[in-house]
Amino acid sequence: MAKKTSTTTKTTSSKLAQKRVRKPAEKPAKKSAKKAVAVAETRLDLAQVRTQIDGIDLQIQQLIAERANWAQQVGKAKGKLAAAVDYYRPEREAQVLRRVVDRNDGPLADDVLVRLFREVMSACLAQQEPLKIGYLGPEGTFSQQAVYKHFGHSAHGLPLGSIEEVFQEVASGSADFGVVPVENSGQGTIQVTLDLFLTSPLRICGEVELRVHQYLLSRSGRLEDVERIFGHPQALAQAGGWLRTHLPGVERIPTSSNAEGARRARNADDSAAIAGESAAVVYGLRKIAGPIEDRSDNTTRFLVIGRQPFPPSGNDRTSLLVFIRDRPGALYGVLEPLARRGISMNRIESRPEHGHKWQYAFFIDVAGHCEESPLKDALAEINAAGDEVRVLGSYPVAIL
Ligand SMILES: O=C(O)C(=O)C[C@]1(C(=O)O)C=C[C@@H](O)C=C1
Repeated sequence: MAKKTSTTTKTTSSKLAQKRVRKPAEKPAKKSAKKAVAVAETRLDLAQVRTQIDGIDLQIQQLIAERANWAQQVGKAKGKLAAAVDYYRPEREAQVLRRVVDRNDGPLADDVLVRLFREVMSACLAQQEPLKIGYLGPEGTFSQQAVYKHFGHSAHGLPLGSIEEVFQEVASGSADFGVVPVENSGQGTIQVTLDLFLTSPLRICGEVELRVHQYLLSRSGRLEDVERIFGHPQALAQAGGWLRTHLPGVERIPTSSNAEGARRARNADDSAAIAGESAAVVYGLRKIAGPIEDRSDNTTRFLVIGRQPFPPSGNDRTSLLVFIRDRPGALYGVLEPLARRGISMNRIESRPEHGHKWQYAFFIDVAGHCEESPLKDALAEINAAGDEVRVLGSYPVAIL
């Protein structure tokens, strides 16, 4: 749990906390914990506790309604905007969620509270009109999970056939935003995504980190039936060690997404798929084994792509695309102005430039927002030196 700041001004939620009834007996010493819980349980009358919960639910509901009304006022304060997408403010949402984490004193974990507040904001925003978010479908992919993690379930997810299609639908305005995978903690970069940025005018306006658990799924649920395994190349690689140990020599068939693999695996008992739990639910498959990813910290980072830039949130990251002329110290010339200003760089990746043999474009992620010093000054200096630096986007650092 994050460190608490006791300086926060009294908020509606802390007032709500003050109204709460006395908590059940304070935590007793470890040894007698079980006994004390049993005593507390017998002392408390269930009906009384439920009456307290009912009262709190009433207050929560009234406050949510009040909040939704204020969110409508915010909408009006923004004036008559062209479309729902214009009401979305990722920097404000990030600030709200950071404050939620800052205030949290338990017992619920930070990520649980963040999830609840995201849903509240998602519902408040959807009062204007739900956002349409493109992602690599079909339903049940990790990309879909990332969409709902970032935008909440009031957003409308649009499953699309490829990452390229996600870029196209956002660029054409058919989708308000898109969510695309960019890197995995174990397997590295998703190169197709980076390459699409080389020619796309779209902006990065957010990032989402998703813990990824892979499962071996099939219609029968029996390991001994499996003769072929469908899965996205990334998923097959993430579970490579497990597959070599438990299913050596079994045919592996790459698919465009994990969910597509799950969809194909439901047709025969001797087929299995590697996919997430949500794909098992969507395609009616049983779990044979899992989680089976080789790395326990298996996490995928997604980028949110949109058509416009957003203002600073107070804790931002900027993704840059740098085209470097072929001369000695060229890359140093880009990195030095950043380093001199103490700007930390947490990622650099090179990709071949389209149409320029042996020329490379560098994708660089740095701390800060392009409209704020010191990054703003560093970018001005790099541009003045003649290298082409394109800001792909400045966006709030992922919140849990
Ligand atoms: O503060 C705003 O600008 C709002 O529109 C309100 C609100 C919210 O519910 O807090 C809703 C949607 C925006 O994306 C950000 C915040």
